[in-house]
Amino acid sequence: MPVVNYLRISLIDRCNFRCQYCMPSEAELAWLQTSERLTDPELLTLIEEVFLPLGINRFRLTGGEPLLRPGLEQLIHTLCRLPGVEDVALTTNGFNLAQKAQPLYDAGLRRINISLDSLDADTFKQITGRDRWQQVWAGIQAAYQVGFDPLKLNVVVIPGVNEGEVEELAALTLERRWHVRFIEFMPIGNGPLFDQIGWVDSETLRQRIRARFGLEPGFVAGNGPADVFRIPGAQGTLGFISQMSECFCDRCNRMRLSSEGWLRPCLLNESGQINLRDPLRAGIPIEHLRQQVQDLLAIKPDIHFKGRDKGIQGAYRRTMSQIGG
Ligand SMILES: Nc1nc2c(ncn2[C@@H]2O[C@H](COP(=O)(O)OP(=O)(O)OP(=O)(O)O)[C@@H](O)[C@H]2O)c(=O)[nH]1
Ligand SMILES: C[S@@+](CC[C@H](N)C(=O)[O-])C[C@H]1O[C@@H](n2cnc3c(N)ncnc32)[C@H](O)[C@@H]1O
Ligand code: SF4
Ligand code: SF4
Repeated sequence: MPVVNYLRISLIDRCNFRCQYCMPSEAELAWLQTSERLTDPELLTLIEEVFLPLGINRFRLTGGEPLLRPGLEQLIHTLCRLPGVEDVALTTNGFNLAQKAQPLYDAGLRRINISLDSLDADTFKQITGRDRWQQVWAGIQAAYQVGFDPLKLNVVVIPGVNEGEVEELAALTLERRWHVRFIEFMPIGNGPLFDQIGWVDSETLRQRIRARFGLEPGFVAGNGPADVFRIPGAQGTLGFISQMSECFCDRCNRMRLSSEGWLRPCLLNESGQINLRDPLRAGIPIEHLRQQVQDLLAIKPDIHFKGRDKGIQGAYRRTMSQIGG
């Protein structure tokens, strides 16, 4: 198994979008109180004294919508300068990014992944529950101009909704150094929709793109599970995140920390989660927490998607937005 060196941190469970595959508008969600969230000092203590000493030195800030977290720029500023931190990146829905791109860059952030499921404003609204395509598009342009590199665009491919746009979305990489990634819809966030419409496998998408533009192996910096390709001559790359059709658990290098301090060894299996916030607040020695996390790392290879039936009973207790994707 690969070394686990990547932590995805959900900074906040709330979101200003209601994507149908993640947090559908009809879902009843109980939001965390601010006091339940890890504070910046608590988070930084865990990073400095638990995760970095265990070799986890790559961090992705996500949510919910991380741009909604108060004081985000200051947190990034401090995180980026902690000795031993190798990489800090952010995943966002892009709303407000037009205003926030420069301050985030100035704080030290260099890598950003932005969700963009459609180039059509009506389809975008249908998927996200919000009429905000223009703002997100402006946010992407702002991030590009400010200099984020690599700049990745995440597309969850939804059968019958945006799957027809795959070639058009792929073509964004031709003239711009944007990296478009197609994500197979996963059975978490909106299980009933998943059961109803299913998912489109990455190989089908690759065949379509290959037939239209050609496709060759590509490379872009990242810590995640995407298989990277490139249209010959294109500025950017195409990534395929294929959990459903290919299963990349044997190269899993990551864990997840929720905003209220639950550490989770697998996105799609709820086994083995440990709470770090309560012992931290109770003054339990940090060495004890570090040992707990080390013990969890030792059993993590046995906790994966293929074994998820042992780890969930029916539905997931935490949603994709609470876990951070
Ligand atoms: N099943 C599964 N999905 C993952 C995993 N890591 C990331 N994803 C999914 O991949 C999609 C894109 O994730 P991003 O937040 O953009 O981050 P990433 O691809 O890990 O990041 P980089 O490669 O470092 O740019 C999201 O839908 C995630 O849920 C994983 O370990 N397992
Ligand atoms: C949970 S979101 C959080 C960050 C931010 N709000 C955003 O949308 O980019 C992180 C990633 O998870 C993806 N995601 C959410 N639900 C998903 C699902 N059911 N299947 C596949 N990807 C999903 C989103 O598209 C996004 O790329
Ligand atoms: S995918 Fe991101 S933007 Fe969409 S509802 Fe989930 S957390 Fe919000
Ligand atoms: S499903 Fe779980 S074990 Fe598999 S790659 Fe994702 S987080 Fe890792």
